[in-house]
This record gives sequence, C-alpha cells and structure tokens, in this order.
Amino acid sequence: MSLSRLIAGFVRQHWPAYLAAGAMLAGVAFLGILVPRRIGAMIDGLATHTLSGSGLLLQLGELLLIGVAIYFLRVGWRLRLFAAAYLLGVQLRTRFYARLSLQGPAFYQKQRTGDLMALATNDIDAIEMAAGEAMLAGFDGTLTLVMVLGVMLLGVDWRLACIALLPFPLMALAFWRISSHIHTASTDSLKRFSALNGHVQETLSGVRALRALGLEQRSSQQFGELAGHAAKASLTAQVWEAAYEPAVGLTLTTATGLTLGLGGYLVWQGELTIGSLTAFSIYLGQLIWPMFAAGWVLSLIERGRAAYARLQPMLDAPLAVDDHGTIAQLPPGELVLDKVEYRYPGQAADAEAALKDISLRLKPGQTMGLVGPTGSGKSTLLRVLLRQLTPQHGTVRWGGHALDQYTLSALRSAISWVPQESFLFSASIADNIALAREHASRADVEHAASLAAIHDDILLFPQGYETEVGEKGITLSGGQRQRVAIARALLANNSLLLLDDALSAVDTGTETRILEHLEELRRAGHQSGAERSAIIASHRLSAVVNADLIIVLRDGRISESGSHDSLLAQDGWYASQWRYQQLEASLDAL
Ligand SMILES: Nc1ncnc2c1ncn2[C@@H]1O[C@H](COP(=O)(O)OP(=O)(O)OP(=O)(O)O)[C@@H](O)[C@H]1O
Repeated sequence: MSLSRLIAGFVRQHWPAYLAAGAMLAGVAFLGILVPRRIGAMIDGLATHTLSGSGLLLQLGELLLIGVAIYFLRVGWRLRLFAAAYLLGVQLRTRFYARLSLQGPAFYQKQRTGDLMALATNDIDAIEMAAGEAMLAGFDGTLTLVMVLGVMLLGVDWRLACIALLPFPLMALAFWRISSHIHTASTDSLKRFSALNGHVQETLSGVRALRALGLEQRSSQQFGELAGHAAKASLTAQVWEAAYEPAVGLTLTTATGLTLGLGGYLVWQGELTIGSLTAFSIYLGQLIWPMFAAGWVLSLIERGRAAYARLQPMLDAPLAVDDHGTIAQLPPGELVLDKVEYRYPGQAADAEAALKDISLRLKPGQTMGLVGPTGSGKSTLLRVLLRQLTPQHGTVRWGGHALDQYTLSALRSAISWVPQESFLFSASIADNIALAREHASRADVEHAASLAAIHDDILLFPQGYETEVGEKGITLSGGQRQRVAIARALLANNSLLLLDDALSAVDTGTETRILEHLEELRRAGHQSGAERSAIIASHRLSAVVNADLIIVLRDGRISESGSHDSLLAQDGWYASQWRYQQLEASLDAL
C-alpha cells in the first residue's frame, strides 16, 4: 500500500473531521479573497474623493471583523485536523506494536531494537505530518490558489493575470527537482537517526559491560560520529527544503516585475485604475502562501513517503510463526515429538541442523531433564515447544493435536517458560511476579516467591515486595533475577513448565529447595487432577537426577535417554559428566 492510499483510507474513515476542517478552510479562503478588493475599492474611493470619513471607518471595521473571523477559523481547522492526524499516528503505532508482539526470534535477529524504536517514533511522526499538516496546507494552498487566480483572471484583469503567471511553470519544474532530492535526503536522514538510536539503545543496555571493558571513550567516539552523520544528513534535507524559498521569491519577483510593467502601461493608457492595480498586486502577494504551501507540502509528503517506505516492510513482514490454529483450550495429554528437525534460517544447507531426528514422549505429570554440551540444541528444543520456531520436518503433538492446531495464545498460556536470560520489567518485584497472573493476590505472589526460594531475599530489600527493579532488574543479582522469573512462572501454574538453564546462577542448596517445591506442586497437581509436567534443561546434572526421563542431546541428536540410574549404567556422556560434576562438587566442599 502506498502512502497516498494509506492517507486516503484514513481520510475516508475520518471524513467528518476532514470535511469540517475543509469547510473552515474554504471560509478562510473566501474571506481572504474579499480583503484586496475592498482595499482596492477604498483606494479608488479615496482617490476620487467619493468615500466619506464615516464610510471609511465602516469599511475599516468590516476589514477588522473579517480579520477576526479568519483568525478563529484558522484555529478551528488546525485543531480539528491535527486531532484526526494524531489518530493516524496512534493507529499506526498500535498496528506496528501489535505486529512486533507477534514476531518471532528470527525477525528480531535481523532487526536492531534501535531501528524499531526509531520507526515507532520518528518515522511515524513523519507519516502523521503528511496526513495532517501536508493535507491541510495542500488543501488550503490549492483552494487559495484557485480562488485568487479566479479573481485575478475574472475579477481584475485577465491580461495582467496571464503575464503574471508566465514564470510559474518554471517554478513547478524547480519544485519537482527539489522534491526528488528531499526524498533521497529524508530517507538517508531517517536511516542515520535509526543508526544513532540503535547505538544509544545498545550502549545503554550494555553499559556495565562497556565500563568493565573500559570502552566508554570508544563508544562516545562512535556516538559522536553517528550523531555527526545524522546531523549532516538532516542538514542536507533542510538545505533542499530551503531551496523552495528562493524559487518562490524569484518567481514572485519576476511576476511582480511583469505585472507592474504591463499594469503601469494599462494605467497610463487609462484602461486600468490605480486601485485595480493595487488590488491585483495584493492578490499576487496572496499567491505567496499557495507557493510556500506547495513547497512545504512536497517536503512533508516526501518525508512521509520515505518514512512509510521504511515502516511498511515491517508491517507486512511475514510472521515467523503463523497463528491459524483454532483450538483455544489445551486438553491435558501427552506431549509427543516425532522425528523433529530444525535448522535455523541462514544456516547453510550442508551445515548440521540444530535439531535432528528428535522423537520423545512426555506424559502429563512427568518431569523430563534435558542435558547435553553447550550448543547441543536444548534451548532450540524448548523454543520449538513454545512455537517460537517451526520445525522443517517432523511433528509435535500435544493432547492428540499438532501444536499449530492450537491458537498461539492458548498454547502459550498453557506453558510457563523461564529463559536463560530472565527479563525483569521496570516495576516492583511484586508486579514483576504478578505479571504471570492477572489479579493475583499478594498472598499468591508471596507463595510463588517462597516456592522459588526468593521470599526471604525479597524481605531483606529496602521496600520488600515493593522494591523497584531497574531496567532488566539491574539492582538484583543474577541468581535473584532467575528466582523472581521462576516465581513468575510458578504463579502462572500452567500445565507445562519449561526451565531453560534457569537454575544456573543459584547455589546447589537453593536449587535443591526449588526442585523439591516443584515436586510438591507436581504431586499436588496429580492429587487434584490437574497434572503438571516440566522440562528442565540444565548444564548441572544435579537439577535432573530425579526426573522421570532424562534426554541427552549431542549435536542436535538424542544420544542417550533414560532415568538417572539407567544413564549411569550406560556409561556414556551422562555418566562421565556426572562423575566429573560430583568430583567438582566435592572439591568445592573442601
Ligand atoms: N538464532 C540462531 N541462528 C543460528 N543458529 C543458532 C541460533 N540459535 C542457536 N543456534 C545454533 O543452534 C545450535 C543449538 O543452540 P542452542 O542454543 O539450542 O543450544 P543449547 O544446548 O541450548 O546451548 P547452551 O547450553 O549453550 O545454552 C548451536 O549450534 C547454536 O549455535
């Protein structure tokens, strides 16, 4: 969809606002047209001594009234139209945000957060301006142009009008050339701003790493360079925008010169009164606004087009995972993976797939351990279950249905996932935990925190549960962040819990307590008929020893599987890793 179609659709949707603004503008243009003729008549009346003192005062009063009416009408249309244009901004931002929230990891791998933020702010502002200011100025300018030209041609003197219009085609040509430069310069300027935004976002997120590595100076230097590039690109766009003004000035000066030449001759010949020539000159002056409006409109439209050309691909980007499932409730049932294979986009066809030939079953209420060397595919497998990734081969079924038969929201509200990097929002600890369940009571939140073995830590914080955690929980330790994220997942109490190395930053004692609580929850679920399953991916084998089934992944394949004891008996990777970790633990205990 082009920008013009987007705006046309929006105008249709909000036609009352645009109609009201248009009517007020027409009123302004009409009243504006009256002024020069009245001034011309006053001058002729004064020159021929036919205008009395009281008549002059009356006419001046009328002009004042017209001026006041124009003022209020101008305020009126601006308010009406801008209110509508801001709505377009809201609509676009909401659409953009909704699309972003549906996108999967593959999309975010290709897009920089700073770019997306620039699109949601700067670029949409430019589109908003094209739908508001540009529409207004375009309509106002065109209306004024048509009315002023009509009066000049039909109401004053058509010969003067024709000669005055001679330089205008040249101006149109100049405008066309300038606007194409503005388009290029605006695209560049928006891109540079995005890059600058990206740098700020990245450096602020990684500010601790930057400081630790002593890279502040290098980063500041990069920022300075990016800011310089952005300013230069913005200046180039401004320079081209400024080029409209001399083009308008030159055109008007030429038109005025031609008018005065021919007008003077006609006055001299007695074919035109001085009042008419004055009125014509004022009308000519009134063309300044339509000409500036044309330049202003063109530059706003080019900026809007450049911005929309950047935004549209994001709005139309295909979703990595479609949401065409229809089943809105997940029945309890077995989770079955059959010959699942997943290869990341961009991975070479001859490169090893991240998951190969994965077949396994998890009965309701069972706990499965997922272990294996780093990069063996544990996180990938969990993300397949969340439908963040869609396998190229094989099937994943839950409760007898393929995963994609469920709506994404049904699927995701049946799963609690604690990723490797737990994310905390800038809110209180209580709010961060309560995110998992709307209207959770404080008692529920505290219970979940106790299960995640973080309750006592929270009570030691200055404001307890009301302690604000900064962006990404900057005030909490890694282990505390992990446990707040686990508490959030446990509060949701969903059918399937996925822990992706979510206990890596807690000590083994705390890990044992949390795992015992999970086991209690599982038993309670079993007794109440609401089975709770869990998949625990971990580097530390102590986290999975009690699992009903342990899967060992190596290079994306299942290399071993069974209970802890049977895996020890197999004497493969698991057994040697277990011995190694046991030795390490006993050395640590010394
Ligand atoms: N977004 C991605 N694009 C391309 N390859 C990826 C991507 N994410 C992971 N991989 C690759 O897929 C393989 C499996 O990665 P995965 O993160 O699932 O392993 P893991 O077992 O969870 O590792 P770790 O224990 O270190 O977290 C690795 O070779 C990794 O490099």
